[in-house]
Amino acid sequence: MTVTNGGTHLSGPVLIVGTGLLGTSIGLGLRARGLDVVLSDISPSTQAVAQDIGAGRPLDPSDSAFAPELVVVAAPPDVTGALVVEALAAYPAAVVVDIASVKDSVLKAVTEAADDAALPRYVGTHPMAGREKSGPVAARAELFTSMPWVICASGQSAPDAVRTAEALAIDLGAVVSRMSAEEHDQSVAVISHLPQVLSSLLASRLQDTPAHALSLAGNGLRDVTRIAASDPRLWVQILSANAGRLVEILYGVREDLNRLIGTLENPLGDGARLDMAQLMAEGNIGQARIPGKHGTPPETFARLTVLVDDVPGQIARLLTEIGDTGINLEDLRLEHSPERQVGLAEISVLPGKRHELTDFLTSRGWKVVQ
Ligand SMILES: NC(=O)C1=CN([C@@H]2O[C@H](COP(=O)(O)OP(=O)(O)OC[C@H]3O[C@@H](n4cnc5c(N)ncnc54)[C@H](O)[C@@H]3O)[C@@H](O)[C@H]2O)C=CC1
Ligand SMILES: O=C(O)C(=O)Cc1ccc(O)cc1
Repeated sequence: MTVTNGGTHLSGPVLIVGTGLLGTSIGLGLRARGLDVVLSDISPSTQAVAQDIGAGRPLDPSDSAFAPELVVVAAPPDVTGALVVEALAAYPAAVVVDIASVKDSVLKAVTEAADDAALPRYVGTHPMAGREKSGPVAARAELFTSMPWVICASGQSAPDAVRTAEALAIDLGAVVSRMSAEEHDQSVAVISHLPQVLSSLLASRLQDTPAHALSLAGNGLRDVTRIAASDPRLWVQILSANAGRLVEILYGVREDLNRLIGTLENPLGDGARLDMAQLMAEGNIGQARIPGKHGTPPETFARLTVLVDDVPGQIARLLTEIGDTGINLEDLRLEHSPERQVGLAEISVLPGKRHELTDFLTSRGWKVVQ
């Protein structure tokens, strides 16, 4: 490990065990920083794809001198504890981290099965970045840029090991957040596991929806169902590992749902409209508390939506013209309807720049719709 510009950085080699979406994304990000990355996956073809994508070189099991600085276990949660224990024993000089979505169950599995003397070298972590897709083909080197990365040092983790775990997050452009495994699992129950369950419940209602109704779907439905496309194998493991914490939250949701059903059964009754207004207002308050991507307060940026003809080169032209104004593009989101010959580019800029950019784009012939 080296120290540069006051920050701690990895020097490698880094061994990644599990080369799916997350493992390959980590490999790509570290390779882009010039680190020596070594890959291992139980599935030889998955490992080969990760290598071909450029995430690292294969582990050579016959190389007994191989001594990684860091081992990153990026396998499914239910095998993570055992793989951490294996890595602590196989690489006695290495720091071993895992990135599983649940932390308490993994910490317990490691603490029970690992040699006590090895525990200072283990640090549980969780990058709060991912996708609704699995496997190395969906991997992105930039997945972690500006996203939170939770470091759950246990009472036994050595300070040097914690610094190495944080260096991994920092080298990949993430923002380090420190908390206990218990506090992490409580937090993700509401900010990650509840949204997944509600998104899946909602999307499951669409199974029998007629195609003509679905063809009317707008951004609202897409926003709340994107993660319903997530991998069931992964989520069975996450939900079962954090069931106790999640179910406490779901009891509250059930109460709210029962109240709403009662209100809607008699929508013109006394107090019914106040109940509906309260539901919406409480949602407004919760939504406004979600921070921006860089940890900035919400509502920092103003948005405008531009209609873009669905032909090659239009987005590139739009971005070049925005660049010409010198106005910084804070965020960009593209919506595309296969049935309409037009796309929507949702652009975020500093609020003070919104009118200037709208006027400029309109003068260049773009249709700004919001
Ligand atoms: N999918 C996501 O968005 C996020 C996932 N995570 C965590 O990252 C970890 C990996 O998830 P993904 O990359 O999404 O899954 P994935 O399914 O894309 O990749 C998992 C890989 O682990 C390999 N694997 C399974 N058992 C193994 C073993 N015994 N030894 C070596 N390799 C083994 C599989 O062959 C597969 O290639 C999970 O623990 C998950 O909770 C964390 C943040 C986000
Ligand atoms: O796709 C998304 O937006 C996600 O939030 C994915 C995700 C899945 C599992 C995690 O532990 C963390 C993030």
